Amino acid sequence: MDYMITTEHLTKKYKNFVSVNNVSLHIRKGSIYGFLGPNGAGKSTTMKMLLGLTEPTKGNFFIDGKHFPEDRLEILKEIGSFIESPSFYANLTGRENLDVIHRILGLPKDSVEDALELVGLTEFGNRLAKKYSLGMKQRLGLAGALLGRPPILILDEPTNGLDPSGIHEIRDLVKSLPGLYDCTILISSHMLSEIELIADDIGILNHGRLLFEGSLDELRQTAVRTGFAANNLEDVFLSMVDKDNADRKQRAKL
Ligand SMILES: Nc1ncnc2c1ncn2[C@@H]1O[C@H](COP(=O)(O)OP(=O)(O)OP(=O)(O)O)[C@@H](O)[C@H]1O
Repeated sequence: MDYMITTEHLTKKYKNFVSVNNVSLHIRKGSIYGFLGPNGAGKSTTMKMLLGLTEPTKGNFFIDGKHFPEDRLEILKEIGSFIESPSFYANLTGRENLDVIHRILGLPKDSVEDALELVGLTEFGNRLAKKYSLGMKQRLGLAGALLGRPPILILDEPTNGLDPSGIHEIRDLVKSLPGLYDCTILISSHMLSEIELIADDIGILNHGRLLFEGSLDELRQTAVRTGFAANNLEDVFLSMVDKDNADRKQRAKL
């Protein structure tokens, strides 16, 4: 199998608290990998480790055949990211905001127009960022991640705070990206209903531990095996999380 990202026992501890616990991910080249888990599961922390924003306590990872930490800079050049709510210069236009990033990254001039076009913001490029709707701000954040068409995109809950039509809009956009250019996407969410519409593969995280990793079909098979309907994956996800929480409580009592 051709993997773009693999992690080996990736672990992050804050003092005595284990935020990410021995997580080994396998993200196929060209796939959309949905990283799913309730609030506080450790999704953002994992993504921040992949981006070199926080150091792993244990474990390591490979991205496009490059190993962290030796190849940190080479790895970063290949990733576009959207972590939490991106901030912009409110008094600059969308286009000017992207222009600032493209200069910092030393990308070709046409990368700004290309990114605006990819996210469907070309006609609003000259509007001040402070006048953008929330959905447009998320699109601008994605445009920032897409500058220079990086082969890997790491998107941390890009639909956070959006209304249903905004969620739909961003979901369609993310889903369309591998068709527009050759990229691999790691996207997090706490809603399976959202992830199952776009992801090829899914990793389910709870309290820092990976409870499931596999394709949507494999998750459907797990659903049937455990007595759920194959079309009711949200319940399978919630029951996996509930069972893990109950097991944790039991272990804590012993
Ligand atoms: N700098 C830090 N110091 C201490 N604990 C932290 C720190 N950063 C994160 N944590 C803790 O690690 C756990 C995982 O947090 P993380 O933000 O990775 O979860 P998440 O799955 O992204 O959640 P959400 O969906 O709410 O964003 C949480 O309990 C959080 O409080």
